[in-house]
Amino acid sequence: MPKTIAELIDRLGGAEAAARLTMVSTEAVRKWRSAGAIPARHWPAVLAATGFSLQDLPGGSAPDGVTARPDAATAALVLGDGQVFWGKGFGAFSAGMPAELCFSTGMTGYQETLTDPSFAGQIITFTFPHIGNVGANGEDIEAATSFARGLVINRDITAPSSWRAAEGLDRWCRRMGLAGIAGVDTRALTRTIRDDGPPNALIAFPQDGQFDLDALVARARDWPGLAGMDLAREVSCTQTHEWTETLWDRVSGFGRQTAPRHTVVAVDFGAKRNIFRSLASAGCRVIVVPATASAEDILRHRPDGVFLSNGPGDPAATAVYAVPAIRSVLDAGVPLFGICLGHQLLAHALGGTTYKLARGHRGANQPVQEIATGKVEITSQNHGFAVDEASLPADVVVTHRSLFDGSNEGIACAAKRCFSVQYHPEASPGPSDAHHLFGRFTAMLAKGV
Ligand SMILES: NC(=O)CC[C@H](N)C(=O)O
Repeated sequence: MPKTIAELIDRLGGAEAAARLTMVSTEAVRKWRSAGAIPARHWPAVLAATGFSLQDLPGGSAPDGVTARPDAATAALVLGDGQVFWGKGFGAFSAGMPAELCFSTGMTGYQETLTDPSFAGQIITFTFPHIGNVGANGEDIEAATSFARGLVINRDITAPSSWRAAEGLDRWCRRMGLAGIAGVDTRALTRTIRDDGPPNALIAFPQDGQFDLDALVARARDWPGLAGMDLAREVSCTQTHEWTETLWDRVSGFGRQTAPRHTVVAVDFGAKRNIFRSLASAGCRVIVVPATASAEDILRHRPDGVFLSNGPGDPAATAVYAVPAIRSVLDAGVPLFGICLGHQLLAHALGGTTYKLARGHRGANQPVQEIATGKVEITSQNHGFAVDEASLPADVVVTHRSLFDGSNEGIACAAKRCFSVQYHPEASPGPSDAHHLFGRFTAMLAKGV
C-alpha cells in the first residue's frame, strides 16, 4: 500500500493524479500532503478528495482497516471529512444522526454527563477509557432523558460493579435512545478534535448491518453545525412548575425543600437538575419557567432573585428572545445569577457578545482563577462558546478566567446586581470547589444588595 501522498500519486499514474490533487486545496488535503504517512482512517477522505476511489488503487484493494470493515465491527463513527472509525455498537440502533463531535475529560459521572441537556446536538467522546464500569441508576441523572446524539468510548462496557447500579450502561443507553460505539482509538480521535476543532460526525449503528459510507459521510458533512442554532428552546420545560428536591446524600438520598427563605425564578434553558437541587438546598423556593418566558412571566412571581440556567446551542441564537427578558429583570433591580449558557446570555444582555471557542472545555477537571483573590478552583465545565471580554461595557467586571486558555469564566456588575460563571458550581459530575457560589447568591438575596 502507498503510505504517502507522493507514493499515491506515483501509483495512480503520476501527472494526472498530481493535477487532481493540486486542484483540491482544502485545509485537510494540505495537511495530508505535508504529513508523512497517511493514517489508515484518512484514506477514504484522501481518495474522495482526489476524485479516485479505492478501486483505482493498484490491485483494487483498500488499505487494511479502512473500507474493509473489520469482522467484529457493528458500528462506525463517520466524520464529515471522510474519516471512518469502526467499532462495536451498543445502546440504541441508529441510522446516523449528524452532530458536533466533542470530547469530555471527566473520569467519573458519565451518566450525569450524558443527561446534561447542554450536550444536545453533540456526540461525546469520553477520553477516560473505562466507561460503564459502575453501570447506571435512576438517581445520577441531570434530566429525564438524554439529548446527546451518541457516545464514543474506548473499551467494551464491562459488567457493572457498584452497589448503586440498577442496570448496565448498554441497556440504559438503549432505553435513552442513545447510540454508542466502543473500541475506538479515543486518544487519536481526541487529538483530531483538539488540533482541528470539533468536526461534524455521526454514529451509524444499523440494525441490518449495512453501511453506505458515501451517504453517511455526506450526511455528516452537510450538517450545518451548532453555530447559529437555538437548541435551548427544544430542551427547555414547556410549563412553569415548582422544584422542591434538594441535594442527595448517602444516608437519606434526595431531600425536600420545606422551609424556603427566598423565592427564585429559574429560567430553564436546558437546566441540569443539580442546579435546582443546589438552589433548593441553599434555602430557595425554586419556580422553574420555560426558556421563552417573558419578563412579565418571570416577575409576576415576585422573585427575590432570578437564575439563568445552562443550556445547549449557540448563545447568540438564544439571546434573540432571552435578552429582552433578562434586561427587564435587571432594570427591575432583581438580583440575578447565571451559569454557563446563563452566563453567556447575561453577557449579551449587558451589551457583550460571545464567540465559538477553537477548543471547548468539557470535563470535571478545569482550573479557573478568581481574579480578585488569585484563588484557583477545579471546576466542572461543558461549553463550546465563550464571552468575548473585549465586548463588555466598562461597568462589567471580569471576575474569573480559565487557566487552560485564559478565556472568560465569570463576570459581575454591581450596579445591576448580577453575576455569572461559565463553569458549573453544581458539579454533577465533578468537584464541589465552586459550590459556595450558591451561598453567594442567597447572601445577595438575604441582604437585598
Ligand atoms: N453548558 C452550557 O450551558 C453550554 C453553553 C453553550 N451551549 C456552549 O456550548 O458554550
